[in-house]
Amino acid sequence: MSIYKALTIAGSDSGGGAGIQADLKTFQELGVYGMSVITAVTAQNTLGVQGVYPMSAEAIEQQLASIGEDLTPAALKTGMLFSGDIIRVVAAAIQKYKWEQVVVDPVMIAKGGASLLQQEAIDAMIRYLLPLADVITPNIPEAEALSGIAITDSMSRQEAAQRIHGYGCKQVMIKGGHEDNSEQATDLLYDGQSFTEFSSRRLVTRHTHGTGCTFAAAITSGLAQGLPMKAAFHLAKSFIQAAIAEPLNIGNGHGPTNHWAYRRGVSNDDVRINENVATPGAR
Ligand SMILES: Nc1ncnc2c1ncn2[C@@H]1O[C@H](COP(=O)(O)OP(=O)(O)O)[C@@H](O)[C@H]1O
Ligand SMILES: Cc1ncc(COP(=O)(O)O)c(N)n1
Repeated sequence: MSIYKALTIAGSDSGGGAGIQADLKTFQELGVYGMSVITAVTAQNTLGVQGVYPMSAEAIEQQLASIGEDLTPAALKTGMLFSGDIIRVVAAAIQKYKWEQVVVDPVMIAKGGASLLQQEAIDAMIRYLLPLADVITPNIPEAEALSGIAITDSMSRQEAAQRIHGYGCKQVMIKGGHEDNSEQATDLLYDGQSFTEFSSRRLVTRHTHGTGCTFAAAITSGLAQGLPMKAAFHLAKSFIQAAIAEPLNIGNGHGPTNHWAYRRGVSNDDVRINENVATPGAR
């Protein structure tokens, strides 16, 4: 039996819905052995973020070395990286150990508004990490911050994807969870040549804490198992749709998604793929 190994480099969410906890649960649900490098500890629950405690660059470097010198991940994802220093240490390890299948979830702000990435770190992310990324998965505000383009319609979203692709990552997936006025939750993929949309029915719920982390971890799981990129996106979209569709209803605020719903077969037949989408004038 092959053991597929995946690594998450991210922050801890004490409430268990996002960050390292969401990633490891997703890896396990999808049959992948999960490993973790913790960049920061957050005190967090469904009501918000009560504290952020970054690890030292040395502690992160040592965790990366422990993995690099013994265990080779077939795919990895990054989540909350917090500072430019941490980004540089992570980028150096990816190069040193020649890790492949790199999924960058450019976590910037928690849904409650707390900052999980310092402003100066955006430049470091563009400079050091994006050229190493096989795919980056920004939500709409993150894509705006990275591209400097206000996303108001499908054309501006395509332009933002092209701008971000220009920083050197192989593929860009701009997620549509924040597009509240649409009946669809549509994620846009740009691979440098064409645009593909992955759409599902938008579910009306406030329990979306950790959706982005879970989605990127599911992509990483698919890549770790050798799926081609588009198949990994399809898997991840089905996984997150099921996880949102059957919320756990725990906590008094924005609750977590249900990581075991996909395995139970909840609503995972709902994803539509629209290839070669192009808005005239965008390219
Ligand atoms: N209400 C929803 N219904 C269905 N899918 C959603 C909903 N909210 C988010 N998603 C999906 O969850 C994934 C994460 O998206 P998003 O919430 O934009 O990320 P983030 O957590 O980084 O802000 C995407 O695939 C998105 O389409
Ligand atoms: C440690 C940590 N990492 C990431 C997120 C973002 O979560 P979301 O997926 O809801 O944007 C978070 N709230 N906490």
